[in-house]
Order: sequence, then C-alpha cells, then structure tokens
Amino acid sequence: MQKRVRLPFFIGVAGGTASGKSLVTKKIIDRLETTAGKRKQVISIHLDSFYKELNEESLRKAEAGEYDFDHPEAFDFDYLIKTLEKLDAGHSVQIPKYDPGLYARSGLITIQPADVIIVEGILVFYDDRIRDKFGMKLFVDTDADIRLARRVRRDVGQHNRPLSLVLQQYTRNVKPAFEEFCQPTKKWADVIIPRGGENDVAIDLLVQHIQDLLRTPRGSPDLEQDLARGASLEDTIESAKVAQAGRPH
Ligand SMILES: Nc1ncnc2c1ncn2[C@@H]1O[C@H](COP(=O)(O)OP(=O)(O)O)[C@@H](O)[C@H]1O
Ligand SMILES: Nc1ccn([C@@H]2O[C@H](COP(=O)(O)O)[C@@H](O)[C@H]2O)c(=O)n1
Repeated sequence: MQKRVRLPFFIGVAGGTASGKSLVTKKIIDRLETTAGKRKQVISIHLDSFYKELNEESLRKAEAGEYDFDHPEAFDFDYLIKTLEKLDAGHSVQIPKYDPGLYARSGLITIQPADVIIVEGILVFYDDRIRDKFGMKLFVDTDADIRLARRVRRDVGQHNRPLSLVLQQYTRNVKPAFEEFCQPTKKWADVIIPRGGENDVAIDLLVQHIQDLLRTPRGSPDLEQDLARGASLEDTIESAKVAQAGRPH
C-alpha cells in the first residue's frame, strides 16, 4: 500500500547553475495546477532568497567577479530551515526577494502555506536539515557546456555584466564549487532529470507520481508520523478509525 504523504509536501530541485531548475519547477507547477484532481496549491521558493547580505568589501568583490556565490558559506541555511519549518506548521512567511543584478535583496515576498512547496537552488541538498524536509528530491542534470552558454547569455544579457568578468567568475568560483559542493549532492536525488526543462517525458512522469501521492487517502493510519508532527493522540486515533472503517473487510 502506498504510504500517505504528509502535507505540505516538500520537493527539492537541485542542479548546477542554468541547468533548468526554474524551468522544471515552473512546468511541474503549471501541470499540477491544471491537472490535479482536487485542486492543489503549489508554490516555489528560490535558494537565492537566502543569500547572506554583503558588506561593502564583499560587494566590491562581487562587482569584480571575485565573490564566491557558489560556496555553501554564501547562504543562510539556518534562515531557510526556519522558513520551511514555519510553512510546515501552516504559517505564511515573508522571505527576501533577491536581485542578482544588484547582488542584494530588493524587497520581501509573502509566501502562503500550500499543499506542495518546491524549493529550488544549486545547494538545496547540501544541508541535511533541509534535505530531510523533502519528500521528493530531483536533480536537474544538464551538460556543462550548455549551462555555461546559458549562463553567459543570462549574466551578460540580463545582468549587464562584462563577458570577461562572467568567464572569470565561472572558472574561478562557479565551476570548482559545482564540482566540490553541488555535483556530489546528486547522490541524494530520488530522480535525476537529464537535459532539464526540455525533458517533458520525465516531467510528465513526475507530475503523475506527485498527483498519485497527493490522491492517496488522507487519514490512513500512520500514527507515529501524526504524533511526531504534534497531532493529539485522540485526533490521531480518530483518523485511524475513520480510515479503517473505509477499508474493505
Ligand atoms: N531547455 C532549454 N532550452 C533553451 N533554453 C533554456 C532551457 N532551459 C532553460 N533555458 C534558459 O536557460 C536559462 C537558465 O534556465 P533556468 O531554468 O533559469 O536554470 P536554473 O534555474 O537552473 O538556473 C534561462 O534563461 C532559461 O530561459
Ligand atoms: N548576485 C549573484 C548571486 C548568484 N549568482 C549566481 O547564481 C547562481 C545560482 O543561481 P541559478 O539560478 O543559476 O541556479 C550561482 O551559480 C551564482 O554564481 C550570481 O552570479 N550573482
């Protein structure tokens, strides 16, 4: 029997820079929202929101293409786990909106609790507290040359960065950090998605699986899980009885 999923259902989407994490996330959300039997609310959170704020010296380094935005030290993982815990408890949260062009936070976004919460970013499987939150872990695996080409187009075209600095940042920080910190987290993935957002077969299969998980009857007995998340013993036993009563004899 398929195990009941606990809502919110957290999905992690990791992978190298410009591998297509955002596109995969968007396609999953669009398809879940339009096809889920009972309409489910799905939201996404980007790891960028949890970049530590830069002091003046770090900002100067960033502008010179020398700050390491790909090292785990660049992220406030404590802040991310607190945010996920609040959402898990059913609260809405405000998180920073991040502007890579400015190397800074540019406001706040309000995130409402949802049935499915997708967290995407290069290092979302790096910290075990965050990794353990995910009921499903996806790694988007796209050829490094393609990622570099997209990255150059994005940084030069959208962020107005000089090509020489983009290439310097890539060779000095982005590529080595990918190999040291991001690539090894592929081993935690439940599903590896080759070629990213253009892989519609993989995305359709995943959406189908997520829908199946969400459709699994709520109230099937999983006493330990319910109690662990703070449900009262009475409520838990009651929900188990309801599920039991609905089963064929
Ligand atoms: N399959 C694809 N074909 C063409 N361009 C793509 C494809 N996937 C992503 N892109 C483009 O590459 C860039 C990075 O994609 P994105 O999904 O933002 O990657 P990530 O979130 O991993 O950084 C974006 O400009 C996006 O439009
Ligand atoms: N100010 C910044 C912040 C981050 N980056 C780069 O973004 C990459 C992570 O985002 P993806 O959407 O590409 O996964 C990471 O490789 C950072 O180097 C940046 O260039 N500037």
